[in-house]
Amino acid sequence: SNTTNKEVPSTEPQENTPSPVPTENPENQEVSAETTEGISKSLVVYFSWSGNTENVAKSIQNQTDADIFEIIPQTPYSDDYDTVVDFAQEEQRADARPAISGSIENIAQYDVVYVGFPNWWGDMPMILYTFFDSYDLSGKTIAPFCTSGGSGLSNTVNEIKSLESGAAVTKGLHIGSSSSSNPEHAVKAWLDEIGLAK
Ligand SMILES: Cc1cc2nc3c(=O)[nH]c(=O)nc-3n(C[C@H](O)[C@H](O)[C@H](O)COP(=O)(O)O)c2cc1C
Repeated sequence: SNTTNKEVPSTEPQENTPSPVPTENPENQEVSAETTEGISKSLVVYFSWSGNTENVAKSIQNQTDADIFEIIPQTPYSDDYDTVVDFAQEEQRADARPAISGSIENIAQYDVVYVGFPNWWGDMPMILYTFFDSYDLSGKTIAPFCTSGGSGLSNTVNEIKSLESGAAVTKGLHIGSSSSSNPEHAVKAWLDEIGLAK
């Protein structure tokens, strides 16, 4: 501390004492995870059809001690690639909202939500739209990650920003499907870059 004044009134809140009441912070979403280090909780939410995004999700979980929730469709997708490719395109054309099996308990406890998905036809799988429709992530930090062939993140980060306008959305992480079995270094670099590394 650079203060030489020892006459600090005892009623003055200590800088690092978490207050249960948000005081004079109208822009809650601007609070970075750093200011609540030690008490901030994070959750990894992901959908993965063939396991690539799941590998990345588990690496993020390992490196952040986050809780994890897999988005599982109530009606399972076919195991056949060509069938899923056609089906996913139909879902996108129909602006479908496929139902999610189960739900996230007490989403309110999380300050940071990592959201992961494969790129399907240049967009998020429609079940991610179901997820964003189902949970209001206002005031939280959303950290998007995606695996794909050549497409990268496409426009998904902007899409998430518009779906969750009350959230702070970080730079997205893209990992190519062929790199997804060994994602640790890319995950670490991304976590460092967005200020969420432990
Ligand atoms: C239905 C479907 C659509 C896809 N569309 C694209 C695409 O538009 N661009 C792309 O780069 N990769 C596309 N892919 C490839 C996947 O994004 C890639 O294999 C991803 O890593 C799969 O993740 P997962 O194993 O978590 O399901 C598609 C795959 C499927 C099954």
